[in-house]
Amino acid sequence: MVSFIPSIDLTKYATTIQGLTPKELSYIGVVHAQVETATLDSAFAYLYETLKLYQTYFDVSKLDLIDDIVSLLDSGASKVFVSSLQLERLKAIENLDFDRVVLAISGERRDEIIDTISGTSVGVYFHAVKDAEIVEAWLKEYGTDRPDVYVSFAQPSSEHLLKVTALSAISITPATLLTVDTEANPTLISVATLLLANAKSDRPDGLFTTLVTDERGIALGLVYSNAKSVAESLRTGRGVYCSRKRGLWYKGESSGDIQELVRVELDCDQDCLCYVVRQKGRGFCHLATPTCFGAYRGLSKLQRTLQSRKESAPEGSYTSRLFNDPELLNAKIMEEANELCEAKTTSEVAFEAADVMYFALTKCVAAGVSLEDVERNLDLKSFKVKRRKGDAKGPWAQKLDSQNGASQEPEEKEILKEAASVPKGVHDPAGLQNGRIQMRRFTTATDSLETISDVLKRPSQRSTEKIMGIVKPIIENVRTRGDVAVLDYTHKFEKATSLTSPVLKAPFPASLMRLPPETIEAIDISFENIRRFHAAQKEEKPLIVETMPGVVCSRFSRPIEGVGLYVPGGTAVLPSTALMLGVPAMVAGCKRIVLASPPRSDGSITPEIVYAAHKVGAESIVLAGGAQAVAAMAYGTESISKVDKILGPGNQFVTAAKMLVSNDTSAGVSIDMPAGPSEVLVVADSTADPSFVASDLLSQAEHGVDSQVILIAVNLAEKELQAIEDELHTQANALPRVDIVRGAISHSVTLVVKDIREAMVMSNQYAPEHLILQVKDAEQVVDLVENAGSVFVGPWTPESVGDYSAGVNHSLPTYGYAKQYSGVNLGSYVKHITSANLTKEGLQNVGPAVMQLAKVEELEAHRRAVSIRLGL
Ligand SMILES: NC(=O)c1ccc[n+]([C@@H]2O[C@H](COP(=O)([O-])OP(=O)(O)OC[C@H]3O[C@@H](n4cnc5c(N)ncnc54)[C@H](O)[C@@H]3O)[C@@H](O)[C@H]2O)c1
Ligand SMILES: N[C@H](CO)Cc1c[nH]c[nH+]1
Ligand SMILES: [Zn+2]
Repeated sequence: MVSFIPSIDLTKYATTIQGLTPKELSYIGVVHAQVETATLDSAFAYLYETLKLYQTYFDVSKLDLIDDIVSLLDSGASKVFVSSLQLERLKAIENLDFDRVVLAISGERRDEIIDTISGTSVGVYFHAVKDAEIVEAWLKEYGTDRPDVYVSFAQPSSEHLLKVTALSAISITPATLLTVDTEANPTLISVATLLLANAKSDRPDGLFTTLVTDERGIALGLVYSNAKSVAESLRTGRGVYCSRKRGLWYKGESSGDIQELVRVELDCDQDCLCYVVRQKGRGFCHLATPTCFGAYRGLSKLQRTLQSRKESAPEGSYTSRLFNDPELLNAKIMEEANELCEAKTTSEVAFEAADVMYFALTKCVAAGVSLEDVERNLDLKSFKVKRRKGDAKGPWAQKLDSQNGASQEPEEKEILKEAASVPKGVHDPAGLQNGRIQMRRFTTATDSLETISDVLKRPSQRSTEKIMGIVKPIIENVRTRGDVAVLDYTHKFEKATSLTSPVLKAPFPASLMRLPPETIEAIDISFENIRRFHAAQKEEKPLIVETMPGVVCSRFSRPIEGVGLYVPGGTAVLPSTALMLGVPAMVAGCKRIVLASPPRSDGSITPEIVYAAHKVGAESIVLAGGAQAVAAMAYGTESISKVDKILGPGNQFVTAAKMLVSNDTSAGVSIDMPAGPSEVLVVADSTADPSFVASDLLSQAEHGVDSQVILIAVNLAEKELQAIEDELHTQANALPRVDIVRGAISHSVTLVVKDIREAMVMSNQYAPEHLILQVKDAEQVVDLVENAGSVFVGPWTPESVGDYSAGVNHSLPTYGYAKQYSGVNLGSYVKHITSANLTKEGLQNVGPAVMQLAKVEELEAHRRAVSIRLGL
């Protein structure tokens, strides 16, 4: 427990001309420093050099980038002192331990404190305070049960420092004003006095019970101290205590078993000291054992033995062989690690783990690394904010193949778990049957209709209520707080913490769409095919019908003025979706095209999407995803322009947000359709090539764990079914997204039917997003299609041509909505207006019917609008 922290100037600490030297600072174990952009490099260097010595508290309130603050924390800074704006930004960062954050606030603005930090473990730092009374008043007002309170004074004095220490606040004082040798520096403040300012002995003789430990925290013995011995210890950098019989006691003075001082600490209630020391000679105890409780045990003992063997190992001893033969040592580490992996019982695990540790420590000692170094590394790793996924790598990753879903992200795992609970048949939830990636098989001839309709259900989605509960506040926040809220969510969900504007406006700089020529060519080809197919959907002239002589009705279309196009970017970046949504908007003549897509963690948008946006003439790209992007386009913000219709697929958060904003009449926005997790249904007969069929199923299975793929096998024999299953297993295992595929396959099925008619009844009932016909006379089978988003006909039409380049649209209804919705097409971007145009003769012809119906409805003004004209 510290009561004061020396503060250093990062650019000068090593050359301090007065005050504490770096070594003396290390006895206190904590250092504070102000970091500015200009001293950022020094801060990292300082951390690197001093990690072994002290905890470092950095005042970063003047830094511009949140990323720099996170990097400092990641590099081992113990705490950061931040501004309230920075604190708000840091709240978006996952895994951040707020015990490591302190809000820096000037004394006058203390009223803001409670609001900003309530409900958090964030500490408070009053800087440049004039006198201790301000702190006292604040503590009285808000109570003393807050986490740490830090104070620095505009003009620090011994009196001020002792006063805040008495208030249990921690003072931050320039190291140049402190000394461990008051005799030599009478004008400076004594470290020993500050250290013991709040200490109170619980002994009648006034001495402090003092625990002495090594750097690993192993107790060496118990002694006593007083103010003088502490001051002497700090001055000499040695273990100096107060013997109850002999007074001041310089440990090892006569025996030579001296101690180097590492750190002095007080316990939680400040009545006991702890000295961390490096013991020299035979040991701490007068009996010449390392500790007063006997010899070292366990890892410490092993380390001592190995260190002494390294210095003088008996010729021919095994340890000496290990030190001299690094390859043997490496082989032993691997052998023992393998045995540990295979150990099952508790005693086997303990036995094998001990072997691993023995060889690992031998390697450390050989390399001059101590257990203390290893433990410091462990502590440092626990500081990491940006955690690695922790997946196995290289050959170890392949070993994980049999442990399905092991590398799945938590969210995918959750979906997988839910998905696993849906279908009833006997199957492995991870998409495996007998260790193979394989869909479950059902047959209409033997399985009941109930079973079949059950297994054809889409994977369960998280409850709409739960999703709505998450999405509603996001929409409300964006509606009321605009850009700030959009940015907050982008920092949170996309981790794009450096992003400062939520929108990228056209013209887009060429530097943001630099692409290899082959990608440009592919985009250009796809663009042109999509453009052609959608341009052909244009209604060239208005529809005109003369319903009665002189009564002419017509219908014409006009583009929707502003459209917002959502391009998903969660599990995969989909520039093709930017084309599928943007090209028809351009062809329809929409005046304002706004694209939205989640940015990458560095705040940028994938250049393919920027290029697509440029090609379709988009006015801007909203750098946000999920519900926040939808809300921003529906209501508009300071920098994002409001649109009239939102189109595009997305996950459940996106779909829920689209539904919510379209139901809000004040938003005045419509949407295209519910387009969720991708799906495909393949109808295959014995003419189909098993490898083609498997590849089509997998192409949609790889979209996400919540995708579903269905094979309707038309009268296939066991051998033919197996050929497809073999292909699916082999091809799936070769895919980079095999983990996702496993998830999707776990709720995917093969349904064996007797003929093509039955196949199409099943397919129409399922209403797939994509329907692939790999059957004889496929073109004629199209006549039997009643419900589907898009159909792919014959062996040479993989679904992926529709996803990218054929010209058809890939933004299609899923979840069975193909029964009532069309996929995105030119009509999605226009509205139809009708008009009526009558001559006098026409009114004479139709007028009587109008007047009679108005009379029936008792709407006299309606009737008169006709009678006045006709003079009746
Ligand atoms: N039907 C179609 O035409 C079609 C076309 C392309 C893609 N898709 C589907 O679109 C979907 C795209 O989903 P995606 O996740 O990859 O990308 P996405 O862009 O739809 O979703 C990512 C966003 O979800 C939000 N989000 C994530 N977790 C959240 C949480 N816990 N709380 C609140 N918001 C959260 C974040 O804002 C993030 O930006 C896939 O299912 C894919 O199959 C469908
Ligand atoms: N198959 C998806 C629609 O369900 C679209 C897509 C984009 N990229 C690849 N595929
Ligand atoms: Zn696809």
